[in-house]
Amino acid sequence: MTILRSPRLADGTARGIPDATVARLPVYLRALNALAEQGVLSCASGELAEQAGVNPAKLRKDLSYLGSYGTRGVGYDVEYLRYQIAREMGQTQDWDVVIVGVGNLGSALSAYQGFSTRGIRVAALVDADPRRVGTTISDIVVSPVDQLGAIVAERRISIGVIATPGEAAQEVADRLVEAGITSILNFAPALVQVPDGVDVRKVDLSIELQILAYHEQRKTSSEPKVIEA
Ligand SMILES: NC(=O)c1ccc[n+]([C@@H]2O[C@H](COP(=O)([O-])OP(=O)(O)OC[C@H]3O[C@@H](n4cnc5c(N)ncnc54)[C@H](O)[C@@H]3O)[C@@H](O)[C@H]2O)c1
Repeated sequence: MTILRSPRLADGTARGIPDATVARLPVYLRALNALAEQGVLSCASGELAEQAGVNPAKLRKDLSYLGSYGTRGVGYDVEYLRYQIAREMGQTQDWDVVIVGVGNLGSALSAYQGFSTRGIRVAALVDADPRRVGTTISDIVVSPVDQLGAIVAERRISIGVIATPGEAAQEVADRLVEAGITSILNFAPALVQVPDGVDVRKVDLSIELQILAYHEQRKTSSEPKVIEA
């Protein structure tokens, strides 16, 4: 599932980073960015862990996968650790992304400014609706689906976002793979099948909300009941 490259061992072989660690790396990076903005040059693992909202032992273990152990009594060099994490996450280069489906969600994603600071650039927009094709969203002209292959090849895009209705998701995934896309972020409420070598990450906001609703319900049911006299 992960798109990250693994660190190299001394013999040049790769070592995998657990998915849970991979998921926390952006959190550490955000915390380090905040420290850097405050002019902090080095930080103890406890300080960084607090900023990131994890326990220090977990943070030290996570960072050890990157070969970063900090210096006893000094802690981690903020700038170097930022570089190490960014490099591991492929953020030392910009990644062009194509969004397929530019309705409510696709349009909102294409307008989001926050991707650029993380090395992600929305480079192309594609839609099947002839009324949307040719319109401009966030300075990008929406292209028809049959141009997907040419766009991906020309822009050397490797990441695709599915923001179409669920019914179209598999067809779109197939088209993305055929076009040469090797990483897909799927917002549609449908599981898509892809060949080996293609990574898919699924974002389902409804499930996230349902999980929160479940916890809310448990909180409410564990509260002591007031018995009316
Ligand atoms: N809008 C949200 O807040 C939200 C939140 C979570 C998840 N989602 C999911 O994201 C997806 C998009 O939601 P939306 O609200 O933007 O829908 P939308 O109907 O506004 O937009 C969907 C777009 O996909 C295009 N499309 C349909 N079939 C296509 C195909 N085969 N190839 C290319 N383009 C195609 C349509 O023309 C349309 O422009 C849905 O699956 C939805 O469940 C949306």
